[in-house]
Amino acid sequence: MSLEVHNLTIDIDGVRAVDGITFSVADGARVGIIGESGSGKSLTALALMGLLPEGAVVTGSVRWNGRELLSLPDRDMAHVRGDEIGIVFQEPQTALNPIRTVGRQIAESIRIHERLSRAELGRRAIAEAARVRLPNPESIVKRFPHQLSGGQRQRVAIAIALAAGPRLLIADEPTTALDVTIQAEVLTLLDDLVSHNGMSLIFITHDLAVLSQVASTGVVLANGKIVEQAAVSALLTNPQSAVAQGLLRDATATLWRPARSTGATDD
Ligand SMILES: Nc1ncnc2c1ncn2[C@@H]1O[C@H](COP(=O)(O)OP(=O)(O)OP(=O)(O)O)[C@@H](O)[C@H]1O
Repeated sequence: MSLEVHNLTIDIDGVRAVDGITFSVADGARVGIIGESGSGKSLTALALMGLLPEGAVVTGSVRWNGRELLSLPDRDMAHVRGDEIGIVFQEPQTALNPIRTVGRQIAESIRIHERLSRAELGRRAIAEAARVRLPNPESIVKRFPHQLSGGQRQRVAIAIALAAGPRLLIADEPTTALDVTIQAEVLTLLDDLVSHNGMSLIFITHDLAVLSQVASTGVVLANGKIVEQAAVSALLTNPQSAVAQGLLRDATATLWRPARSTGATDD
């Protein structure tokens, strides 16, 4: 199950936001897409999922197991999404429906891809909540998103993305909105789930320290172009591009800054 992106170009409102990028994700590989704000990371993720905004014009090729995704009809793409490729966004609040219980939202994600009875769906939703290490899964599935902490909401979003057993997970800045301690917990969870399920991972971030915890290779973007593509270990020790050197400086500064404790916990 491999993904091959070739010469991907995205114009939005007549402006070139992603400019001919080429990279691949082998079966079970963990690739990070890293770059500063506005470098084209999110648009790249959205293009892979067929979720680009109105007005975006995409060219090039995105092949998933040899199948071209860019020309796939919407109905077929909807099957690929979730069934084969899952996505987790930065802000779970926007991904979750505020007026449905989290259990129902997890169940809906399962139901799209599997035919199960109501009772079985309920049991599966609890099992999925437990899998993402939500506390008291039997009772938490009955709650609404606003009754959960930010970290718990992101765990629900991860459960929804993984419920159908995708082979590739695309995580777009999944921990950026979270407190530092909770960020570490969610990263560990993602790392464990990806390993356990033998999935491939595309992890999008502006933070090289975060990237080093989950990915083994990094694609460095600047102004919509790839400026460097290397093992994360090389980006940490011997970055070649000015952009990667800057990202390393930022990451080092973060590591040396005294931790700011907000006293927040994830439960
Ligand atoms: N819906 C949109 N309409 C118009 N321009 C957009 C839209 N989405 C993104 N862009 C532009 O495309 C470029 C790339 O945006 P993108 O969101 O991919 O960057 P990013 O690297 O993910 O940044 P960030 O880290 O801030 O999320 C930016 O210049 C942005 O302003």
